[in-house]
Parts: sequence; C-alpha cells; structure tokens
Amino acid sequence: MSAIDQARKTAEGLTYSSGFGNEHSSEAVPGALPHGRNSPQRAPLGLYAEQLSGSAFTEPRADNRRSWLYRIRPSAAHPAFTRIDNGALHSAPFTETAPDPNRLRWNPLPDPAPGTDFLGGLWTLGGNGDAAQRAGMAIHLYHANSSMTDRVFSDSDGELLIVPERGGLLLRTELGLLRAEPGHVALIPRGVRFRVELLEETARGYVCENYGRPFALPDLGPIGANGLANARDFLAPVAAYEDHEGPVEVVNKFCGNLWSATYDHSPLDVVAWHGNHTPYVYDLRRFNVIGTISYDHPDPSIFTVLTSPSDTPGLAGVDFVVFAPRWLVGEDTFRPPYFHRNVMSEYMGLIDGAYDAKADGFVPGGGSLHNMMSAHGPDRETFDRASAAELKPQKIDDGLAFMFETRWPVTATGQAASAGHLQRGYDDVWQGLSRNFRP
Ligand SMILES: O=C(O)Cc1cc(O)ccc1O
Ligand SMILES: [Fe+2]
Repeated sequence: MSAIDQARKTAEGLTYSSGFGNEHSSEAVPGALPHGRNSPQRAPLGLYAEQLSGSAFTEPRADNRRSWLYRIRPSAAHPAFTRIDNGALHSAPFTETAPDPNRLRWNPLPDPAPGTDFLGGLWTLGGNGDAAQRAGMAIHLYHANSSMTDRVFSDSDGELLIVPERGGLLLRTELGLLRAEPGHVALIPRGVRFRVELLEETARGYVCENYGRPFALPDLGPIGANGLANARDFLAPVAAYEDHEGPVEVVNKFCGNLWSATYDHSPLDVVAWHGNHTPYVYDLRRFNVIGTISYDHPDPSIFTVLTSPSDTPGLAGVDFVVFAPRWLVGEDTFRPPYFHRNVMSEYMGLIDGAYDAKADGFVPGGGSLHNMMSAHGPDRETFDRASAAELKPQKIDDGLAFMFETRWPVTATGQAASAGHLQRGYDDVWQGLSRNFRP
C-alpha cells in the first residue's frame, strides 16, 4: 500500500473527543490514565507523567490551559538541539521591509520542489509583534508534496492555525491524530509536537502562527447562548501513540529560529492524557452564520470563528473570521462588503470558489493584505453589479474565504515583497469607479 493510501486508511477510522476547551481525557491502552491524581508515585503501566502548560500556572481558571501526558519516555530525555537553516520560515519582529500602506495581493505559491514536506514548505508572508514577547502573529503559506517521515515539529513561539486549501492532511500529534481537509481548520497548540502526512499527492494552504494569547471562542453578547462556531463542533484527538525506537529528527521553532535534535525514539509516545491544552479540528461549514434580516451589511466581526484576546477588551491580537455560505436578504442595502478603512489590518485568503467583494484576481490559494487604514472594498465590477442588482434573496454558496484580522500592521517579508507571485497593479481594481455625483 502506498504511503498516501496508508495515511488515508488511518484518517478514515479516526475518532474524536468533542467540545472546545473541555477537560478531555483519553487512554490508548486501558488503565494507562491514573485516576484521582495527576502524578502518582508510579504512573500506570510504567509510563512517565508530564505536565504540558499552555498558560502560566496562575492564570485565571477560565484562561488556564494545561494537559497531563502519560508517556513512554519523559520529554526531558533528549540530546542537545543545534541551529538549522530557517529556510523560508521567518518570524517576528519583521524588519526586512518597510511596513507598506499599499494594498497588496498575491497569487498562490508556485509548486514546491520535489520532496518538500509541510515543514520544509512553510513560506512566511509577514506578520507583526515579537515572537519572544509572545505578542503578535505571523502569516505563512505552505505547499508540500511529501509527508514528514522520521521528523516532527514543535513551535515554542505560538500556536499554529492550519487552514488547508488543497489536499487533506493527517496530523499525528502527541495527543493523537487529526484529519484536516480543505474547509476544515486544525489547531496545534504551542509546544505540541506533530508530524504532517499528506492524504493527496500535494497539499497547499495557510497558517496563522499566533504568538499571543491562545485562540478562544468569541463572546456572543446579545446573540445569546448559541451561534457562530458552536463549542461542540471542535474535535480533539483521542490518545494514539508511536512505540518507535530509532532516529527521529525533532525540529523546534524557538524565538524565530529552527533548532534540531535527533532523538533515539519517537516523541509521539503519549499513551494517555487528560487536560484542555489540546489540538483540535473544526469544519468551517459547521459555522452558524448570522447576518442581517433587515438592512445594512454587518461588520465582519459577526463572522468571527476564533479570537486571540489582547489586554484591551474587544481588541484582538488576531481574529480568525470566515465568510461561509449564507443568504443575503438585506433590503435597500449594498450587499457586498462596503468601502472602508480599518484600524485593524486584514489578511484574506480563499479556500474555495470566489469572494463576494472581488469579481476576479482573488483566487484560491492566493491572498490579499489591506493594512491599517488602507482604503479597500468592492472592486469596480462588484460595485457596479451590486449597485444595480435586484434585491431578491440571494444564496452565496460558491465560496469559502477567511480573514486573519490583527491589531497591528502586517510587515511583509522580503520574499513576499519581491515574490514573482505578487500581483502588480492590484490598485487597478478600484480604477474606473465612475463619478456619479449629481448635486
Ligand atoms: O473584504 C474585506 O475587506 C473584509 C470585510 C468584509 C466585510 O463583510 C466587511 C468589512 C470587511 O473588512
Ligand atoms: Fe476589509
């Protein structure tokens, strides 16, 4: 059986434990999980107990995140890490280019070189903040044509929100296995080791590396107790372990650099675990889209799936927003996204189909950056069409777009600013908007 068929077969039979932020617990071998205490004198089945902290010990209960892992070897049993080349994976602070007030748009990444795995295929577009200060975010794209074999990755700098656009992924994490298809998002928490196997010949997508506070579900306020992304649709893995002796390269991203150590065993050796610092997967098509049933176009915050809060209430380090299939029924309303200038900075990507503010040029796998205060909105063709459209109920079901909306301007990397796939002349989509003023 080919590696891809093998991965697909594994991905088909996966089971999950549901609920965002729950105290999950799971054991791959009966009796592996201690009961009544976290750290018995001798953990069951000769396993080692280890706590993995995603928050300070002392953070309020609502923000506190940790998982207890029961593993074949303690994580501490490893040789020294040494620096390796960072490749196209860059980190904040981003200083290679001047922050750019221009509207920028990219086509998809070119095809990867043969033998490129998920880690080798990460390509940083830009970001903000400072990884070492645990503030800000980075925007990466990935393209891969090979599974990670005999190597795993962990990111000490932040959590990774993976947004597949092409090709399913099997994520083998310390806490178990996840399947992420295009239209799903997967989250790998800070510090959790994982390996990515491909479910098709090629894979492509986006990653938001969140250096700041972990993504949480937004408050719902007057929306009520239900709606937007429902907590029960977030799926954590169940325990699954590798009992593998032999060289495994562990690559750790730490304060912006990649470090490597060759272990003599697989660190994906967690036989049981419990806690709330877990990876998860979420199907964006489960999003309960709420919008106007009277008039006007609501702000896109109504489409927030996950938010990374800052110290200022309501101000996100980064929001993850989805534009999912929905009905438009607003009366006497310009229905597509309006013209605007935003103090927040907006990076948008397209998972499938088309986006209702852009007639063309914004393509799956591509992306646009509308930085702080830059003027943007519907392109000319969209404006003309939507201004004249008959306002009958309209189903938007031909696309899945998303946005990483962040509190600080996004500075592009040098490679993104000079990329061959950066579109020249993006400004032109707003040319030719006619002067209609008739005083
Ligand atoms: O396309 C954009 O720019 C994103 C966006 C969408 C929307 O519906 C309203 C405002 C906004 O910034
Ligand atoms: Fe916008």
